[in-house]
Amino acid sequence: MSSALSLANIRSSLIRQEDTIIFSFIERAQFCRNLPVYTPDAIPVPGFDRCGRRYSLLEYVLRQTEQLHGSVRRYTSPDEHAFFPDDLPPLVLPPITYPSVLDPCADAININDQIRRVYVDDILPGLTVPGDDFNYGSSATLDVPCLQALSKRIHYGKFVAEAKFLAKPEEYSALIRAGDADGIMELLTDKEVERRVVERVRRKVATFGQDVTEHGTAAAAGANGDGAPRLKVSPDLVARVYEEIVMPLTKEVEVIYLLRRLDSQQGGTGAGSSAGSASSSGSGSTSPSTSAAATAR
Ligand SMILES: O=C(O)C(=O)C[C@]1(C(=O)O)C=C[C@@H](O)C=C1
Repeated sequence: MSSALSLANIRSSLIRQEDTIIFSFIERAQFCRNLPVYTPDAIPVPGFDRCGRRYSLLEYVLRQTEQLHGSVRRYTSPDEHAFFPDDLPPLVLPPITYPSVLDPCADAININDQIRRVYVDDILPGLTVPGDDFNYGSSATLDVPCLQALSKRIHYGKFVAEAKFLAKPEEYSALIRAGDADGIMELLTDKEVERRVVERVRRKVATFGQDVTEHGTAAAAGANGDGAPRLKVSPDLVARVYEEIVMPLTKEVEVIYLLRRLDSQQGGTGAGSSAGSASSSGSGSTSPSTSAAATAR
């Protein structure tokens, strides 16, 4: 078995990705909510009224970013998923062939539309101060790394799922053949690991979010300025984002993948050919290029 599929290696990549997510949240939190950035047509953007559909500034910046990153192979890596997978540019670098570690069903799983929706509707309102400071370009460009980091973390569920399948092939295969999504969800869930993730994330935000000065850390101002450090983002908020959004969506990717895991064997004995809200990612079913799992390969 490839070390890219060791659950310990995959979990250490998930732990490192927490830092990326938290720092990208801290950066975005400098600016107000800036609702026009997310409202189609509120800010006119070039070339974005194709097919009668109107686009927001965020969609414009995201798509333009993917045009550049896609040209240097970002989305040929199996741990990266484009938000506009049908619109990717030609490569300017020769393609890389990664050793195959995922089942081919992985290629068609991409829940980025859902990730973008929950980011805008459920994460941003807690992360940012309400209102408008007119820093629209800064907000949108800082949303991009937040979305990319969330997308990578959540789609890592494919690697987790493959590792779990290989550890218990008979148990998973029986549930897959029965089309038992709830049973698969129960088998892959580890409540103790989830509790540790939430607590670690809370501590990381409380540490990384401090204002460090040459004398120590800046204390919170105001009536209850009781010496507690001033924080750039609320640890409880990010802990809740992990508990209620990041881990449930990671598990959703795991279930979608597992339901399809047997489709390629003997003409499709699995039950998942039409499961989930997936569309083509074009990412390839190979091992990740930039993760701890990949470096340990
Ligand atoms: O580490 C695992 O076993 C995973 O499946 C990943 C993860 C997570 O998203 O962090 C998801 C489900 C488990 O219940 C625990 C953690």
